[in-house]
Amino acid sequence: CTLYSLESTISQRKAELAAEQNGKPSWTKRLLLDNKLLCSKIREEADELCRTLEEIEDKSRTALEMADVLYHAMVLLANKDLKIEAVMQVLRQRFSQSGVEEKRGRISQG
Ligand SMILES: N=c1c2ncn([C@@H]3O[C@H](COP(=O)(O)OP(=O)(O)OP(=O)(O)O)[C@@H](O)[C@H]3O)c2ncn1[C@@H]1O[C@H](COP(=O)(O)O)[C@@H](O)[C@H]1O
Repeated sequence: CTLYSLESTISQRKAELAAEQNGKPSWTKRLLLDNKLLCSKIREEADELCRTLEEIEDKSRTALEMADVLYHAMVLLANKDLKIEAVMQVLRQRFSQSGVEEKRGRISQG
């Protein structure tokens, strides 16, 4: 699906960086080289996503901001050498459980 294609593009950019192939300018590469920039972008995009709700912006605006959040978060995953599949697996495991139960489980584990 789309997220897997995006993941593959991001990992290509990461491989280019490792191979020191200074190809064309790439936003992904900039983010991979600068954790501070990446984290500030993720926080900024999450805030913009929330604002589309708070300020009753257009649905299309919400979709756009969610895409920005997803993309930037996917770059963080690549940085941590994690596949989106691992995230999907966590979500799938939660299918059978309510969020309230899941939280209770975490709290009792301390
Ligand atoms: N999905 C994205 C994607 N979403 C957002 N961005 C970039 O993220 C940057 C920051 O976004 P902002 O919303 O903050 O935009 P801004 O230019 O600061 O403007 P404001 O909204 O702040 O006014 C912009 O340069 C966007 O182009 C993305 N850059 C890349 N991708 C994907 O990654 C692939 C590889 O991109 P490169 O690494 O650049 O080759 C692309 O083909 C896309 O599939």
